[in-house]
Amino acid sequence: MINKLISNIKKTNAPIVVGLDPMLNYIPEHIQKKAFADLGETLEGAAEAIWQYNKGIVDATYDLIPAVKPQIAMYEQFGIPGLVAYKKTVDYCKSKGLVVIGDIKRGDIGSTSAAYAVGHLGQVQVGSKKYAGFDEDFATVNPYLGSDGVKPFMDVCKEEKKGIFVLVKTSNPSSGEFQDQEINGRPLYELVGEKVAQWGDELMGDGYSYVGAVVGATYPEMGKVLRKIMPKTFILVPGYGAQGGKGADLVHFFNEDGLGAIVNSSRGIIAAYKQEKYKEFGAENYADASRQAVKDMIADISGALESR
Ligand SMILES: O=c1ccn([C@@H]2O[C@H](COP(=O)(O)O)[C@@H](O)[C@H]2O)c(=O)[nH]1
Repeated sequence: MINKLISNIKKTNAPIVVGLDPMLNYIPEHIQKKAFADLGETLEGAAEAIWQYNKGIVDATYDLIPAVKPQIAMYEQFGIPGLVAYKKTVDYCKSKGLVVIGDIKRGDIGSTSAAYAVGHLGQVQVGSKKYAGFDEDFATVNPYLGSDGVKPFMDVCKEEKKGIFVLVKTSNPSSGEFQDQEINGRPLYELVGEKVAQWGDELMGDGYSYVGAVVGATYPEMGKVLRKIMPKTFILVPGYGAQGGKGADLVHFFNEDGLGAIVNSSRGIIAAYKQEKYKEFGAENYADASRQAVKDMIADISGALESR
């Protein structure tokens, strides 16, 4: 799947991911009204609104982008109907040729991680049959429980040719509370980065590993160091746009081949029509505003990479 991600990035010339993180208050009134008229002000109604909203954004942007990253929390808040909308979104994006990164941030003791890995990336055995669960292409993994929490994901990735992005240095303001703590003079995120590079050696695609890393756009200096520690690791970079990251901050997350990183923006794209800059599109044309925001993001990142 890392090879498909790279091939999609080359095809679109766009090292970006659209984060599908729908919140009800981003969803234009006309979509909510229709969904509630059909299904009531229920969890099912909310899930239908989310699904229609996502579909509009995907239809308007899929030809420009290599990948999407649905954030499962945004769907889980609506219970089972929300998870149905998550699955519909995953399947629809795949049918459009997009790589789907499930932002699920799982990781547990080995046996539980194995179940998460099967549920999201693998196939579950039921009697003599096997069934795929959510069936994303990549999943995000929390490494805090150590190797036995990550290895089950790697085993499934090996079997299914899928991939993971392991949290190394997260974009949030308090990520340093634990991640920057020094052990023998080295910050924890560097030690995790080294481990990710080692894990990645076991699961190589053509040039890059199936084991990727998450490093926040909001910490560009740390990104530069981690790029060197993990030369063959693809880095998923959240924190662009709504969290303050800009193209100019991101050049060191990429390798000299122009690859090695993929930058996520969620609110900055899916709720673009709410920004002053894209206000002229209006709520009815929210998806066109998202398309323009995608073009602007690509230009910002490509411009920064070209002038480095
Ligand atoms: O370090 C991390 C890891 C994951 N995220 C996720 O990315 C998106 C960011 O959303 P924006 O609206 O573009 O800020 C969201 O799903 C986070 O859970 C992250 O931000 N930082």
